[in-house]
Amino acid sequence: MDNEADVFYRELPKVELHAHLNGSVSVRTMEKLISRKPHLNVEHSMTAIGKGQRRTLDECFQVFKVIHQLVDTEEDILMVATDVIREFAADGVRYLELRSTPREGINTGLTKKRYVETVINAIQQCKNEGVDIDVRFLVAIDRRNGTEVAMETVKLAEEFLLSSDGLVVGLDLSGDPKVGHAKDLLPALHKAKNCGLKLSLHLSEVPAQQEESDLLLNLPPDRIGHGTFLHPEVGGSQSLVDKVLKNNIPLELCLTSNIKGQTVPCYSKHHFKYWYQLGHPSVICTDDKGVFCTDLSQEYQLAATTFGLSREAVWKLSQQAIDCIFAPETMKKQLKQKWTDLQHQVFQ
Ligand SMILES: CNc1ncnc2c1ncn2[C@@H]1O[C@H](COP(=O)(O)O)[C@@H](O)[C@H]1O
Ligand SMILES: [Zn+2]
Repeated sequence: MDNEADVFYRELPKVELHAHLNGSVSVRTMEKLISRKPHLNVEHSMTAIGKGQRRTLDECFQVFKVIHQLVDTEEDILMVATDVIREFAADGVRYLELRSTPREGINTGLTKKRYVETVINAIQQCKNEGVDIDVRFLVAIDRRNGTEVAMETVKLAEEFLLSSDGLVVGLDLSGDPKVGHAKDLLPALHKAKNCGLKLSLHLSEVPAQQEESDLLLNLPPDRIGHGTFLHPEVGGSQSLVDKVLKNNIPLELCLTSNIKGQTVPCYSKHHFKYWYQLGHPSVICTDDKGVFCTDLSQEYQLAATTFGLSREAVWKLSQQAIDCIFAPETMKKQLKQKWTDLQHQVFQ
């Protein structure tokens, strides 16, 4: 990791709502994966973007290709998922929504169904071990795979929505934003919504996607990933902003991811400022803590130092994230109680 956050931010109870499983693999886990597959000749520099480094978003997507080669068996997925969950818990995350794109393997016998089952097993294993975190899962659609795969993925997610004891709660739309068009995915997304899956959609992560964002906002989604170019100051439009406000759709904001992926020029220009000033629900998230060498404590600290937030304001930010989770009301209540119980300890 680039730096370590101060004690206050580490002890702050946190909610993480935007974390891609294979983007969240730590250096420690990466070492284990590399030693399992030495023939791939992967070096650490190929799987993470270190301090002060930047890459184009295209280069970031090359990184995921390398990681996917390293994580291609049931055993790998189980290890990666349990490690990632334990790491978030150790960083003070008390509720986590993980997302991942089910993949199948021609040589490994892995199926998409088994992929999802394995992530669910990892969640249950951590629960049984007493790891202090509640975890839910969002099944992800990679937009580059088109209409049919999207529909298949929704069917798979729906199956697990009904059979996973509440662990699968929703659907994510992600992948290289410059590839494919959301209009091809609308039937699948409508179906998902109708069967009760919550929707978190990557939207306006790159410039000049107003038309696509408008289509997606009409669904409307339950949360938005990034939304970097929605507002008029960066080439979006007031009507897009109004749709977000009218439907009160929370934004998942990932500062370091946007800086290192070069869609935002520097921390102080991050759109967190725009939405926070409007008082709109904005949740600080990591996106890919492994690839971008960060953790959620650090992201909270960066937001606080960049935008001059007091400790009380930071506390409120993490507490208000509870209202944006996809798990039902009972979980929100439990988490709110947990926050209240911890408040004294964190501020002492
Ligand atoms: C940097 N901004 C981003 N924008 C869009 N999609 C992203 C992303 N970061 C990650 N992903 C999506 O998550 C996958 C890796 O995790 P999983 O294999 O699904 O667990 C990537 O292949 C991409 O589809
Ligand atoms: Zn993302």
